[in-house]
Amino acid sequence: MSTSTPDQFATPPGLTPELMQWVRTQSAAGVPLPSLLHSMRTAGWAEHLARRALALPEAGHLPHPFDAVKPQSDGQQSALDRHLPDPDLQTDPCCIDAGDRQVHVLMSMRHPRVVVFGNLLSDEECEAIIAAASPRMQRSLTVDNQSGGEAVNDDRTSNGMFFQRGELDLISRIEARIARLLGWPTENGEGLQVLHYRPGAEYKPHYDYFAPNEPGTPTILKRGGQRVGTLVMYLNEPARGGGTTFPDVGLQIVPRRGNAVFFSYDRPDPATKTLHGGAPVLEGEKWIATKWLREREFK
Ligand SMILES: O=C(O)CCC(=O)C(=O)O
Ligand SMILES: [Fe+2]
Repeated sequence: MSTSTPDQFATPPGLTPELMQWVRTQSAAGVPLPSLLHSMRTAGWAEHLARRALALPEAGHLPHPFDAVKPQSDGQQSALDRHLPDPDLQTDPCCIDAGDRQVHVLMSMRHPRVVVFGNLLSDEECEAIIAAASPRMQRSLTVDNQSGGEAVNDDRTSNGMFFQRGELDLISRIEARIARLLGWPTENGEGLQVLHYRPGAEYKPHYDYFAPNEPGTPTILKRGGQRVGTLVMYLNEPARGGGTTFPDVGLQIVPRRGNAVFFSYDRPDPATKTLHGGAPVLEGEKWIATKWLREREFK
């Protein structure tokens, strides 16, 4: 906490010093306000008290760097949930109705925001995505911060391709499922990317958001604003290696066919702790499909 605002988290009426200490610690660790509010609500604090603890207005939207988000069509979600893609773990923490499929929640973490899903894709869907992508695979490019274009990157030794959004019925079906699962409009998603790693291939730790101060970033942001979330879906199982790692928190997700890892970042900043990578595949191959979510419609 900055020492220039010593009273920001002083103990207001109705709150305990222990709670305020917790708020101070979390805040100093960079936990975003929406996450703190959510945690307090989940722990049973009334909305107005939780907001008071966080020095937020008693009602209305949270201040947030990503204001330009469309309201959800079902009108069900709270203002809090609308700021970032996120699964609804309130209704049922174990299973989410994603429209045409019941998706399992295997693990969730607040900071960084990470949720691991099971049963997101069927075996047949995984096979069909690989089959449709295979003839179009090329050495992976990454968005080049300098130019705003794309470039080969030594940190990323996989092969890949992009589907257009809605390019095949299969892709549309999966995109609709993801939109429902994460409460985020399909139009805000980039086209699905398929990656193939052979033994030795990896994707070194990186952030998926676009670095704010790079010269090419303004060009990139014209197409739908910042990335705010990533869903990595596992299409097969490498025999050894190839986990998705989050080095800041020592977390590794083991690829299992049909499962997926989701993470979100409320600002383009390492404080989100969303540094992550694809560890080298040691034996066998790894196929994934990645969906990146933007603040606004991606055109
Ligand atoms: O290969 C993985 O597990 C991670 C992929 C990834 O970071 C990405 O596609 O942005
Ligand atoms: Fe990534």
